[in-house]
Amino acid sequence: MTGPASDAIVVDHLSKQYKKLRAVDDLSFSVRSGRVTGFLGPNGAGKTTTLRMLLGLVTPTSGNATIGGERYTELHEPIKHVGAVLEASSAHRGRTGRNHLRMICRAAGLPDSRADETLELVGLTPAGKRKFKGYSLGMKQRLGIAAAMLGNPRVLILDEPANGLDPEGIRWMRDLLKALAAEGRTVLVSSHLLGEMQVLADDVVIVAAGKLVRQGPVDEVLGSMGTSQVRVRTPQPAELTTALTSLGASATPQADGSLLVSGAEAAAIGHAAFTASVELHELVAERGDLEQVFLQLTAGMAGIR
Ligand SMILES: Nc1ncnc2c1ncn2[C@@H]1O[C@H](COP(=O)(O)OP(=O)(O)OP(=O)(O)O)[C@@H](O)[C@H]1O
Repeated sequence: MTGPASDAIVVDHLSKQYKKLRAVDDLSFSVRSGRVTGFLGPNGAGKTTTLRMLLGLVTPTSGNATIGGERYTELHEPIKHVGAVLEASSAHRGRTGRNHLRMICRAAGLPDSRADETLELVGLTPAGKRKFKGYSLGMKQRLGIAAAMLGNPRVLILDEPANGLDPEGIRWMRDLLKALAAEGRTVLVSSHLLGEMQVLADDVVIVAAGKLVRQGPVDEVLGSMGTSQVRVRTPQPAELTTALTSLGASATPQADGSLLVSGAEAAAIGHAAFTASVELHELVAERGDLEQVFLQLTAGMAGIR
């Protein structure tokens, strides 16, 4: 699968006004192909509204959202370009998962064989002949992804796809989305699971109160916040703390007996310990985590509007 290396999704000065509420407020960001992009924000930040505008389900008050340079509503055979999972799929209760997919295939002019191929892709083959009413939430999520993949689209847009999945299901979803991105597809996924996003996403777009807060590669966003700390283990914590204080760094004792040091790089800490004849048993630089950074970036902007 080859796609343009350029931005696959472009959101350009997009706004949506609902009466007095500006749900999305002059929002601009772009999403690259071949990568998983996490779309993050506190409750009510405007994520779902943005995704719905991207998919032509909500009309923007102003601005533009395009996929491969075109608005969704202008795409010829959109099912072949964009697959979307906005909420756990709904289907006729008495219909089997396989028949549900086959009906979509027929309506879209796709061969029936795609139903079985996508059931296989999402690991639902054994349940394909069971009725939808017996599906668990996790199975419904998988069926939603199968439906989104029927047209073999280059772009996938998923709103909280991990909802209702157990840990094994979340891991499965992570592997699938990473594999789809590795094939060159564009994967945009909204989620509240920041720990999961830190592992899954290559890039993040963080919004709050309808506005862009930060976008970029996860590593850059984490690095830019200066949240990195160094974990140190020593049998002489008091001496080390004194040595670090003269460096301008601070050391906080942890429940497991280690010290968490901020304000100095690992090399400087090692050197300070060496000069003070302090023995070290562990010296590990820890990356700040996405949850910390997210809370810092969106502080005061969270909450129901
Ligand atoms: N059809 C609508 N009419 C009026 N207000 C709406 C409508 N749809 C969404 N809103 C409001 O717009 C704001 C943004 O909602 P949206 O669902 O886009 O946020 P979100 O980031 O997806 O939130 P969550 O993480 O809670 O799902 C909210 O305050 C919501 O109540």
